[in-house]
Amino acid sequence: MSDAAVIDLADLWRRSLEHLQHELTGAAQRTWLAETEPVGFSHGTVYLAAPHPFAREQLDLRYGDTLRSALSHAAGESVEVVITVRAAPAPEASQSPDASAPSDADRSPADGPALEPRAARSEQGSEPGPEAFPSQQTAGPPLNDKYTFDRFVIGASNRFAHAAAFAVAEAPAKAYNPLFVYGGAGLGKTHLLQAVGHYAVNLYPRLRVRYVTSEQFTNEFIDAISNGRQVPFQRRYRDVEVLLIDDVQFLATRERTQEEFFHTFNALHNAEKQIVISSDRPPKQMGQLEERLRTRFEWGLITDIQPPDLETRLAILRKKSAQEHLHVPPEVLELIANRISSNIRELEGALIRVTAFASLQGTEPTLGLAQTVLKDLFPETSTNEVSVSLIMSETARYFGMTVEELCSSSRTRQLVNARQVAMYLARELTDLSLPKIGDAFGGRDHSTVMHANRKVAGLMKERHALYDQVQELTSRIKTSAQSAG
Ligand SMILES: Nc1ncnc2c1ncn2[C@@H]1O[C@H](COP(=O)(O)OP(=O)(O)OP(=O)(O)O)[C@@H](O)[C@H]1O
Repeated sequence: MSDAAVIDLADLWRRSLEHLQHELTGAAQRTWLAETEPVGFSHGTVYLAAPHPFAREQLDLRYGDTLRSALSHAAGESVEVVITVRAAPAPEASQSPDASAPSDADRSPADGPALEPRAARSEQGSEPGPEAFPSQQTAGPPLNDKYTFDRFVIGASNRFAHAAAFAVAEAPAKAYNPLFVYGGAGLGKTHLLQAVGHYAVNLYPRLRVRYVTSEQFTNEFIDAISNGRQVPFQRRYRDVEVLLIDDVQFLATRERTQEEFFHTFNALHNAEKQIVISSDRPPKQMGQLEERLRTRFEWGLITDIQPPDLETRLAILRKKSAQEHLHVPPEVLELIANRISSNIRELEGALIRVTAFASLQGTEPTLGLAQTVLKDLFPETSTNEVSVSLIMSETARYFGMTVEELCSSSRTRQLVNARQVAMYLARELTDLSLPKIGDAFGGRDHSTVMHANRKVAGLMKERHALYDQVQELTSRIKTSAQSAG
């Protein structure tokens, strides 16, 4: 079942529920499933929205495997499941304390049902899925053709952000409004924002979508003031159904532009238009942002993108090589993925540099050549200073046990879990081979390490709690390595 293929989500969910009747007690179904609904399907993953965070946690922890197998059964093939939380209804406009919000008369004249899907997706037959083609109908700076959902590799680090963006693109202003995505440089925020634009505009051909960076918004606003053309400026931003505003952190230091954006936000939100925002930090950490804007940013859903894990970095490199028709041996991709961990732009840059260098030399991109190129580009980073013994001691401390217990042959559940996490981190954070890692963990076989690695990588996609633990531990380990070095 590819994304572009026909999928009737409601029917898939109905059949899964039928299957679950035999698997779960009536009470479990009523408590956890009655108000849970399917909100999207992409890249072999079904997205469900639970009514509140507690339901999501319970579904995730207690019924994750059962749900996945019921949905896979209904789909006729293996699918992944991601559970999100349905957005709380936005506050009533009348609750807004701000009297200066624009009146109806100022609002965009956008009327009529822009949200008429191109066609019911279940009737699309062999038509390509909306993300298969880039959009042409957007206002403002054109969207980058390459920033579509089908080019976005999903991993544990961006799964929730992707799920939320996808839900918004499928039903603008119905899922989360605003959607606020934050994360470090080069982690895919712009890509996700623009993917929302492409997807939505292809699904709803009459939809007006505008993508803008907050810097462009500021510049246009300054121009509008100096030319006395505020009205056309306001119309431009309020006459849209989806506003995608990138790098909003730049607004924090601009008082007047903030004020203008505040009114734009209100006009759009009151008129039930979708706003998607990206930033390098969460609203709470935007020190100079006015409180009333910060509150509004927190109305909908806030989700982060973290640096990708090794598996995702490799998947991104593989996808990129295939798209660009680059022939790069797997060991070179591994080297790049191992060396560059915190910025996907740099990851892609390294791939391009290695292949470009090889082509200039008239040779193949071999491991030796890649090592030379990468050494110049990215001098050794602190990740190489992380030792397996440091990983073991930090992990043991984190889980409240000793290193001896961690390496022992005991198979209590708690020990096995901690051991598998430590093995996963050893694979992620060091250059050691599987057998060497196995040796360090009390002489275990390389296949045990491989199994642990796969298991933790797999579970991290489903269990946010485990993902958070691994993130937290990684940062503790890196901090200790730095202070030791
Ligand atoms: N999950 C992903 N799958 C495939 N490519 C990705 C992914 N995430 C990011 N990229 C690619 O990495 C590059 C950088 O991404 P992008 O510009 O969206 O990052 P950003 O978070 O907006 O960065 P900045 O904060 O610096 O603006 C782009 O070429 C993008 O296509």
